[in-house]
Amino acid sequence: MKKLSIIGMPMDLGQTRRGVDMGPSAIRYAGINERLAVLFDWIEDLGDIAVGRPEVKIDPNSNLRNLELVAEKNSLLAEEVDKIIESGSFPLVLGGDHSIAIGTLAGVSKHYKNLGVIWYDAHGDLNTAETSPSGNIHGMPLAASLGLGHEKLTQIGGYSPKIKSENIVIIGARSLDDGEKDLIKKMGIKVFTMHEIDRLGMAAVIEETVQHLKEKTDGVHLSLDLDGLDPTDAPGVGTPVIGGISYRESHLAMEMLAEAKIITSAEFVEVNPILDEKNKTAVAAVALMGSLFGEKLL
Ligand SMILES: NC(=[NH2+])NCCC[C@H](N)C(=O)O
Ligand SMILES: [Mn+2]
Ligand SMILES: [Mn+2]
Repeated sequence: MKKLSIIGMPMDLGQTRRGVDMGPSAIRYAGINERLAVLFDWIEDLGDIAVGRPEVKIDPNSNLRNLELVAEKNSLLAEEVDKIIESGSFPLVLGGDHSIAIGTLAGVSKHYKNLGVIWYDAHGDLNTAETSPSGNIHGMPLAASLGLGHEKLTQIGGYSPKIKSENIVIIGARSLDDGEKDLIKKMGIKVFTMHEIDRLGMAAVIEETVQHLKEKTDGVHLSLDLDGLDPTDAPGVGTPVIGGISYRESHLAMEMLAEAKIITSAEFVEVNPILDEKNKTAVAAVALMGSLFGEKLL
């Protein structure tokens, strides 16, 4: 039986633009349940993780904004995601800023010896406290999952690392900090920047991605940051970068991933309805989920 469990993570503590905590509500309002129910035998919405409205603070010993809270709330998410997989259901996490990937991956990767990760994003999210220009933890989840950075972030779930550098594919990168570039080179992480997407076309990019991950991984997590898309198609994000992936290219990517049948968990993050135009970004997220889970026109 094909089962789907939706869980919201109304987190905005990994960055400074309020409103991204309303992402899960915006995505639900865009009709996620109706759209996905027909694609599964069984579907449940577990509601939101209790993040609350805690007071914002910067850790005095590092330049990490809201370190304690981000760590604590991500542990809760990790437990929930773990339980969903345990129950034989597909976990779909709704963000929230991208720091929530730390919790999602902590819950998912317990179940896979060789988890693959597709990081669909304008950014690398490979910073640590030392390299981060902002102190925002939403710029660090991929590094933390590789075991790099503050131990409060790397040790969520009680183990580290969650993933291996050779099992990562970044798609859509067009804004990387110097430390991130160094790390990508040092660790040999596979990246399809906008240059490669323009040159090869999205179809070839996904074919290569699937090829790269298929043999050596036993599951693949899709972490889709809506800012991977161009801001004209997804304006409701906190850190937009022009020159991004189009709505059409993104649909093709999701459809090809559905055909390849490799995705075993997913999250859609950084939807900020306060910055959006008539919920366009959440609507795009739901449409892309449809394609990811096998929706077809005919
Ligand atoms: N998930 C995101 N939108 N990340 C944006 C990160 C931006 C920048 N590289 C930073 O570390 O602050
Ligand atoms: Mn991003
Ligand atoms: Mn991101």
